[in-house]
Amino acid sequence: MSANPPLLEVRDLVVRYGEVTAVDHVSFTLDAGETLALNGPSGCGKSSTVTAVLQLRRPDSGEVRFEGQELTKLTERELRPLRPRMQPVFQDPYGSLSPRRRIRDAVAEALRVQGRWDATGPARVAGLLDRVGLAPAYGDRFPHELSGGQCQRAGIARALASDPRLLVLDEPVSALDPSVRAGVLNLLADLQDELGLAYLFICHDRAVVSHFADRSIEMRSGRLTSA
Ligand SMILES: Nc1ncnc2c1ncn2[C@@H]1O[C@H](COP(=O)(O)OP(=O)(O)OP(=O)(O)O)[C@@H](O)[C@H]1O
Repeated sequence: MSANPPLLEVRDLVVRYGEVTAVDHVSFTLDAGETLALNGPSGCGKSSTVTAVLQLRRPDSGEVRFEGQELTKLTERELRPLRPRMQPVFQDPYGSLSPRRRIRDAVAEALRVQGRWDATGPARVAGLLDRVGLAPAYGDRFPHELSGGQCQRAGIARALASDPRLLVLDEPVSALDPSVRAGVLNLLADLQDELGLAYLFICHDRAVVSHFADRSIEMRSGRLTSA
């Protein structure tokens, strides 16, 4: 256990869809700079858990404490400044970027949305693309003009533009060709070392989990089987 309070503390989280209890009193913590894998069979409640952690869908009950603030009690307006600090990266790299926006503009938009766009903006965008291994020319392309791996790198660059503390990675490499998975995972590992990011990482692949995660928890039918 670290001496510092956890970056993220989830306690007794419950998510229901009508009669279905998708997340049933789930509790876990995540420290700054740590990778926690969340795994379990299809339909066990992983996506519902992370969606509720991100407050994209408010949980029915329970607490989500992030950087010391209890998110479930906050209004949408109060959440707004915190949202950039916890960024999702989704499985489908193409689905998470607008098909009509060039990569450079997608990353720039993330800076703009947070009022962080100024004269240094173009250089920051170029720096972010470079940081994820995309040469400047890729900034001019649209998502469909990139490979899956390049597109996932662009999504990571956009997430980094928000200066996050936590990335919620929902199967970030499972849609990618096996030959490019290692490259994206290595990038994520390097970024974590460099920036102290925490990762909440949904993954089905046990080999990837054991290589990439510091700890893992397992869900079955909405409940944790280990913590
Ligand atoms: N919007 C929804 N409306 C109704 N039921 C839902 C909804 N989203 C998920 N569910 C149900 O909640 C349960 C948990 O689903 P969830 O998508 O969180 O699981 P998962 O572990 O992420 O699955 P997968 O690995 O297939 O993505 C399932 O029974 C699912 O059918």
